[in-house]
Amino acid sequence: MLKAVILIGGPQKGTRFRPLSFEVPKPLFPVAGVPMIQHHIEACAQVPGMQEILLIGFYQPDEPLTQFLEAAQQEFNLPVRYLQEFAPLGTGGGLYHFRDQILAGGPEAFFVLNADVCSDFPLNAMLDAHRCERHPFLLLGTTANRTQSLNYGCIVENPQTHEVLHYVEKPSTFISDIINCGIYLFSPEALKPLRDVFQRNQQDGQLEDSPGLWPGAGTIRLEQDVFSALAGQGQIYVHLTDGIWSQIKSAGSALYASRLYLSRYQVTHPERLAKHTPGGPRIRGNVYIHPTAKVAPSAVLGPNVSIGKGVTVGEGVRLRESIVLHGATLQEHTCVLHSIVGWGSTVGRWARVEGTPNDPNPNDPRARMDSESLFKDGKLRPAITILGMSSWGAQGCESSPAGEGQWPVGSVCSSVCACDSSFSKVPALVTKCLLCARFCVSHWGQKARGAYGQEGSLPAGSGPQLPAPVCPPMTSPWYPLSRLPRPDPC
Ligand SMILES: Nc1nc2c(ncn2[C@@H]2O[C@H](COP(=O)(O)OP(=O)(O)O[C@H]3O[C@H](CO)[C@@H](O)[C@H](O)[C@@H]3O)[C@@H](O)[C@H]2O)c(=O)[nH]1
Repeated sequence: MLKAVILIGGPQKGTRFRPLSFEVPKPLFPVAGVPMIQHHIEACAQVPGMQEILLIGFYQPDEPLTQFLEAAQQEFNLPVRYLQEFAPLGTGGGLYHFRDQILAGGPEAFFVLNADVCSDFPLNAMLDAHRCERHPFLLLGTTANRTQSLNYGCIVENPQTHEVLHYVEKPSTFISDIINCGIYLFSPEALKPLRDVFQRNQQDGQLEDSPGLWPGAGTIRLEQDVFSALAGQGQIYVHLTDGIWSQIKSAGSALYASRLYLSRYQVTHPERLAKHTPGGPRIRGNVYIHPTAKVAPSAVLGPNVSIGKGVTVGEGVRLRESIVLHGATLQEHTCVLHSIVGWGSTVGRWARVEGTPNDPNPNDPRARMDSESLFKDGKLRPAITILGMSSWGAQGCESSPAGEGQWPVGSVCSSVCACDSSFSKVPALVTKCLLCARFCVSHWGQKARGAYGQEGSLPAGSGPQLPAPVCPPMTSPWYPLSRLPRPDPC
């Protein structure tokens, strides 16, 4: 009998995932049409002997999470339960705290999966490897290039036995190009070292004269406190994979993960991929369309597009490399590329929303997705465009275009903010900026630029003058003032 634990973290984690984590907990963000952790649950449910799946985190159990758990239990016919930590206990503290629940029923082993990874989850292969030797800890490893390896747990293995000889979490200099995927198989004995760390921490805390109450009581860092400490003692082994794997730390990496999962659907879930049908929209490559979405027949979608529940896609819309979330509306002839359109947003007719692809270097087989923060040294990095959830857009916008190829003042309504890289490309009425979490009203591009010469957009130079921007005072301390258009409207 087997179990699985998914570490879902909690609300104060996932800051790189803003603004998308404002509306749903990050583990429920839809990737390739289904919540991020549904991919984990599907993989676990396919392992023979899987008895129960436990989600451990420090989110308050809210409605979306409860609904998700109920739906997952029904779909997979397995108990899927949420165990809430009383405080963030780190990657190992929850495993120790809920050890009785994990070990109830006497599982021979249990998988532990980080929620924020995308993978083909080679769980059966890991199980086979585990059953040969029954070592306490088996880690899934893959390779990264030298620079990017520093962002992960790095593993030095014995190439003959695959024993982990040395483990360093996010080292400052190069250690190894084998990285920890955040996917593990532990035997029940793995909880003993966790107990040792827990007891040591308690003693240290008591020495600090604050018994049981100091911040960090119960916290265990699986990587540093256990893997680093036990490496080289014959207890930790690595199983290498060259299958798909990526972290999902930022919105850009969610788009990349969506692409990986969509391509995997060809094997695992062909029924989830949209097919080209007579009278239906044109489909290019891998596309997911929720059954409740309405897509006009003249729209062209793909590759790598995922359309959420209740989305409306108008005539002549072009969508590529994008995720359109629940309830959004793309009006006629909109062009959306390398972007995530937030819940309930409305993108006005003929608008062009284009982000900058920042995929791993295709010429480097070891390259991984960079998930660094959006700003560095006060400058915006190239990134996909995100239209945050729009409360105005959800109610519809007041666009009244005078005709194809015209941009009358007020014709474009979307939820692009000035702090988004697409500001200079899209003349837009800002409704709510979820990057700086505030409302901006009538924040227009200074001028519709002549950059609309491609698919479904205006001919170069045909944009009209738009009103000067008006914006409430900037309050966010980290708002990159250097990014504001000139003359500075704010
Ligand atoms: N339950 C719970 N989960 C947590 C907590 N803190 C983090 N997590 C969850 O644990 C996972 C790892 O989160 P991070 O602590 O942010 O680590 P990381 O930067 O993602 O690095 C980890 O994953 C990499 C692979 O993606 C590894 O390479 C690295 O070694 C490490 O394990 C995520 O799924 C996160 O939600 C906590 O206090 N409680």
